[in-house]
Amino acid sequence: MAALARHPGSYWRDLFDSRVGRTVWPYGSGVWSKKEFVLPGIDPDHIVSLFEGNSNLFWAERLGRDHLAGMKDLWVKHCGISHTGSFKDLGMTVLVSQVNRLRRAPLSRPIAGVGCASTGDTSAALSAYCAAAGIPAIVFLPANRISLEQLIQPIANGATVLSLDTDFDGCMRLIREVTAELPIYLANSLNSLRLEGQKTAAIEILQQFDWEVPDWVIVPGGNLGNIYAFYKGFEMCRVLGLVDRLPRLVCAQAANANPLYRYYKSGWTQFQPQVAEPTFASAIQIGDPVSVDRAVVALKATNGIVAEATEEELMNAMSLADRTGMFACPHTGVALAALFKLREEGTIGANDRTVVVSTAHGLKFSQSKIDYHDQKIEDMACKYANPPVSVKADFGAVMDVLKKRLKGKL
Ligand SMILES: Cc1ncc(COP(=O)(O)O)c(C=O)c1O
Ligand SMILES: N[C@@H](CCOP(=O)(O)O)C(=O)O
Repeated sequence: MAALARHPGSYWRDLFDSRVGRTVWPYGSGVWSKKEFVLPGIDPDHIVSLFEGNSNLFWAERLGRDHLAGMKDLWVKHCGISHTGSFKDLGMTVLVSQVNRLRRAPLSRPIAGVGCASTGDTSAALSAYCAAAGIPAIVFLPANRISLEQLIQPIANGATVLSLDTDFDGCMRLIREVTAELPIYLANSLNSLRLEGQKTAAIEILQQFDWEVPDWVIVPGGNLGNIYAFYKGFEMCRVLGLVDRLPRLVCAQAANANPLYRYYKSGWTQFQPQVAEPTFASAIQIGDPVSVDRAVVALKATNGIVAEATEEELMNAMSLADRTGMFACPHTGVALAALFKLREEGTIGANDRTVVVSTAHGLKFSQSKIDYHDQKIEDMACKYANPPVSVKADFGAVMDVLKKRLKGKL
């Protein structure tokens, strides 16, 4: 930080702005365009990048105006529109680049492979980046608890995939034991290299607002590395003078996997790990998050809030967002449901500039959407379900359906 502080904030803003849209290696990546803030010493030849970052900051105009009592300044940061379909790419490019550097001469460290426990997104990112670099990847997955789309990603990328009869927290305990024994490098967000990459999403948001700070940023939380990464990105920009304040952070959890929410509600007095229940937001079905202490630092420093969402709330929020042009994942649904609550109780105002972080691509979780639109979910009204209409291939039958649907609009 002392070395970076030799330049004023305006220097960094101008440098980062000058790299937007460039193809000069490695600056075309949203992560590596901030190389000096991420991993300054690495040789560009060692970088393993799949041109991650630079994700869309979507103006959720209709969702805000029509469904959130006239919110005009609502934005969704689409971190899931990325190479492997989640924000994990932002951190994995940094971690795998560093491993690549360590394995190559002159350092030539004997790293046999890189391993992680995963609810499906970390494993996909790790496998893709390792495959691109020719490094063995080992992934520990909780059997039958991740989506089919997520499962096929490491399989296709040639990783060693262990499907274990435990939950994510069990996989996490095992990978920590295994990496303590074998020369396998741990790729979960315990490893701060991951967070160095993930923090660039925060810097990117500031840049996309022409270096103006939003009032609120809402992040879905599971293992809790990402909420800290966002804080770190914003705080770094504040300390180095790129901006003058921090946004307030909201960490949103599924009610079925809410250890941080409970901790927050206890006034930060008692953290109790739990056995997380199944949730449609399956990538955050985590009961014993490894970065809980970092999350508390982030929330305390930003006057932050922790919110929770039931299964029905998160699925409705996701589906309503889809109705306004998105294709959100259930985790984004958790963050959106938190927004609905905070807006309803007046904590977030109509004019507050608010960013909801979308963490994965909706296509990775299509089964949850199919179940919702089929109205097949027990005890859920699925109020925004839009099932297809089966119609006879006959002009009259088709016209009848359309006239009914477009009643009053024809
Ligand atoms: C899609 C998705 N959203 C949110 C999260 C939560 O991120 P974190 O574990 O850093 O809290 C994860 C992973 O846990 C995820 O895969
Ligand atoms: N959702 C994550 C859970 C592990 O989180 P990590 O950030 O510590 O790797 C996943 O996709 O595996």
